[in-house]
Amino acid sequence: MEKNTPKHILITGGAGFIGSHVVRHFVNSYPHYHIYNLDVLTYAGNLENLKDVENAQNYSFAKGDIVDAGFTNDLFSKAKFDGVIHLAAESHVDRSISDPLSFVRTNVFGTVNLLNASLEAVKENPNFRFYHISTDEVYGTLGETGLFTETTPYSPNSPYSASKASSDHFVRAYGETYGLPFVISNSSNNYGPNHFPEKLIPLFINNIIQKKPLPVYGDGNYTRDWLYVEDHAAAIDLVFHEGRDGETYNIGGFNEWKNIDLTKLLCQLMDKKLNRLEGTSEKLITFVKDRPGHDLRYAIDASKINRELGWKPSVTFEEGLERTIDWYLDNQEWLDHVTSGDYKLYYQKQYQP
Ligand SMILES: Cc1cn([C@H]2C[C@H](O)[C@@H](COP(=O)(O)OP(=O)(O)O[C@H]3O[C@H](CO)[C@@H](O)[C@H](O)[C@H]3O)O2)c(=O)[nH]c1=O
Repeated sequence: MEKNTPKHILITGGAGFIGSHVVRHFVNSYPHYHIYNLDVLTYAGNLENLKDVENAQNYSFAKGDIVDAGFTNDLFSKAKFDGVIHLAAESHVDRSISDPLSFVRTNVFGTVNLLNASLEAVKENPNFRFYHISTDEVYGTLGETGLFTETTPYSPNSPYSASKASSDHFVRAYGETYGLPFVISNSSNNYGPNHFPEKLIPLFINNIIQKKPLPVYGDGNYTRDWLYVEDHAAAIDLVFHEGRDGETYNIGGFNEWKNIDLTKLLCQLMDKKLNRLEGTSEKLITFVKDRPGHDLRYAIDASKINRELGWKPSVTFEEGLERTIDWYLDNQEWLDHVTSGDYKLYYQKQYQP
């Protein structure tokens, strides 16, 4: 999709963690585009994430649910979108284990609604493009070695990853059956500012600040590949504009960490930041009951996006963690806000130290 002419772009889930970074990136990089952020503002969506762009001329927010076909069809018929970048999703694996249906509802049903609305958009604009933002979890788990490539067979293990695999399949099926122009990308674990503190990195930063236990699942020997969220936003820009139709691109950080090693690193960095004695935060580590169906290892071969589109991560883990920790220390109000309400109820149920 060429970049020079004005466009109307819909970003779904733009008030969430990755979504808000993508909205900011597009609003700032493309002043001649109009960026519409559609978000239903669940517990994980927060317009405070977008304070710096909320008054931009080329930005609008619409509160609404992608599951509501009447609402999405109406939005599409009014705005005449040139493209959709679809990030709206329930994303937390643990929540999917206790409430799988809400993941089917948003991630599958919601995606299919958007696909239906997009078919109407293509009739008026053959250059329309649907971009589905997905996850490496669709591939299931790796052993100690190997990497996920774009041709790794899907083998999702959690209700969350099953719902994302299903939505990927629907997107591809709409391409095959109805000729919908699409691209998909599957990314590894993101981290950075505005990450809701139910995921490992922000939860543990928050708990260290508050001297609360750090609940490491099982023996902690699970491996994830971490990517700074702004690098992901830059990759999404490239895939949206330059990715080949009907293709999938894997996006990863080439940055594997075992959970226990990452937890210890966070403890050391935070002790320094908070002027605590070395070893203070490590005492908070608590091994707890494992996540059912816990995938051992995710690691991405991101060579296709590098080869075809020239993308590679630019923020080192050291730099990214420093920025992330500083952001949480400077934004206690944000933390207090997002950890009230639903968060408190959820965590009282899950983790009794
Ligand atoms: C929240 C939490 C997590 N963990 C473990 C489970 C995982 O092995 C690892 C990271 O967990 P999470 O932060 O929940 O992320 P994970 O399950 O890997 O999934 C993330 O990364 C995926 C991409 O790989 C995204 O598609 C998901 O939306 C995102 O939530 O840390 C703990 O040991 N203790 C915890 O309290």
